[in-house]
Amino acid sequence: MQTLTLEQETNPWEAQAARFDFAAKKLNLDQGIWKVLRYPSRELIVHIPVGMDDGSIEVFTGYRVQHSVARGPAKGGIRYSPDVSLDEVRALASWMTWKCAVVNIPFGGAKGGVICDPKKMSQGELERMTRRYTAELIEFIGPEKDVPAPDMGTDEQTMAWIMDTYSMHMRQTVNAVVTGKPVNLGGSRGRKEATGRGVSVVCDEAIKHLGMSIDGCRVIVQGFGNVGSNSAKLLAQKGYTVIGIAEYDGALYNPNGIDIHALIEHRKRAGTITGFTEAEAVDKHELLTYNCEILIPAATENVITSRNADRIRCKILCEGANGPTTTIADEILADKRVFIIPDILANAGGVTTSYFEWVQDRMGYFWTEAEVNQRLDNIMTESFHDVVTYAQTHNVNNRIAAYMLAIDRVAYTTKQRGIYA
Ligand SMILES: NC(=O)C1=CN([C@@H]2O[C@H](COP(=O)(O)OP(=O)(O)OC[C@H]3O[C@@H](n4cnc5c(N)ncnc54)[C@H](O)[C@@H]3O)[C@@H](O)[C@H]2O)C=CC1
Ligand SMILES: O=C(O)CCC(=O)C(=O)O
Repeated sequence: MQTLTLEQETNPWEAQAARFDFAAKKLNLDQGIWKVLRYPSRELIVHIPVGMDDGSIEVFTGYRVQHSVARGPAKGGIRYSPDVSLDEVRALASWMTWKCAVVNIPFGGAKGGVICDPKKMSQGELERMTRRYTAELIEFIGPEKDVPAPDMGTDEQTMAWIMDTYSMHMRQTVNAVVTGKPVNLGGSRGRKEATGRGVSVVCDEAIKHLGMSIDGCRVIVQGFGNVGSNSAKLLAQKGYTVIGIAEYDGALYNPNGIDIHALIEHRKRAGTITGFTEAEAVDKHELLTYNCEILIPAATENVITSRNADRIRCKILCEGANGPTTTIADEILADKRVFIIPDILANAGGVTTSYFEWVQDRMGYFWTEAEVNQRLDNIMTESFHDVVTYAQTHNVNNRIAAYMLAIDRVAYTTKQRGIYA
């Protein structure tokens, strides 16, 4: 077992790098390519002045990191959060490279972030900040360069502002510059639910693989935002029993199953999951340790660490969030024989449908929701089996298998393109 302080254990960049190094060593990766792929290729820091509603001026710090463009334009979301840091954005950008390679779509990896608290800002302040951040990124992004999308704290409205600002600078409408847009602005049908849909597909495949059944399969979800609420909704529709939901301000438990549709309606009205009377209010940290078949962390990084991993009691850990499990927790969960569906596979449904959105925007021809979903289901199912088969063939766990598969694909393309300018 590694000995790390909690701060070291929970640094997302270190966590990403440790898994990368382990997988690269297993692959016997060429030392030069190792160095090329270990670090992001470009990092931009911007300071964004914004006129606030009260007449004051605030300056926000923003990042955009492009880890790799070897397999295609850089791709990845933008996060608005008070705690976002450069190391976190670096890790998230690298994970995007590996994720796009796991599902074999022609993108590299990027991520952006702005240090702000979107819950405390007005729509006007958010719009002005987003437009100024976009203006600062103008040379960095574009349909053939780097294509942002939503992540924590951002949504389709944020993408609409980015698309509009970029288009103003280009003097023409360029809808393929971002994905996750509203459908009437060139968004793809199915994108909003896509990450949750992908989560539900890999859960289906995992329970088949492990000889389990949907009947009586209890699910706990942490985070009731885009990924968490759509995962819960789609799994409940498929017949899973969602017994617990944890949010930042409280958690709910009902052993007979929570009515997810009713909870979504309650949250729309109340702005929080708390106060929902059809489930018991429980401790948000403890809920993760309740007995269940599937645990889905779908909020943020580092929620399963050396502090709680030995108390986790699920059979399947399906990582809707990026980086929810630390490397030490991985070792503890391996001893407990928890079947992990790693983030770079489990939550790849979002970027896969983003790829479909980018393709549709560039064609100017839009598919039906059924077509989008069928293509997504096929890619997620195939990718699940690619990873599990790789793990069995190379005698590694699913996470390392996913990294190895991805690194191998990116390394191959990097070598093929050559590295000389
Ligand atoms: N939106 C997308 O398409 C994708 C998102 N992801 C990842 O999924 C995770 C969630 O992203 P979204 O759902 O888009 O964000 P979101 O902002 O829509 O929702 C996040 C939810 O988690 C809650 N939350 C935050 N910290 C929490 C904590 N410590 N405990 C419990 N709840 C907490 C928030 O209140 C919010 O409701 C992130 O790790 C993101 O990077 C991954 C792939 C695609
Ligand atoms: O849809 C996308 O392009 C990226 C989604 C994302 O940020 C992620 O998968 O973490």
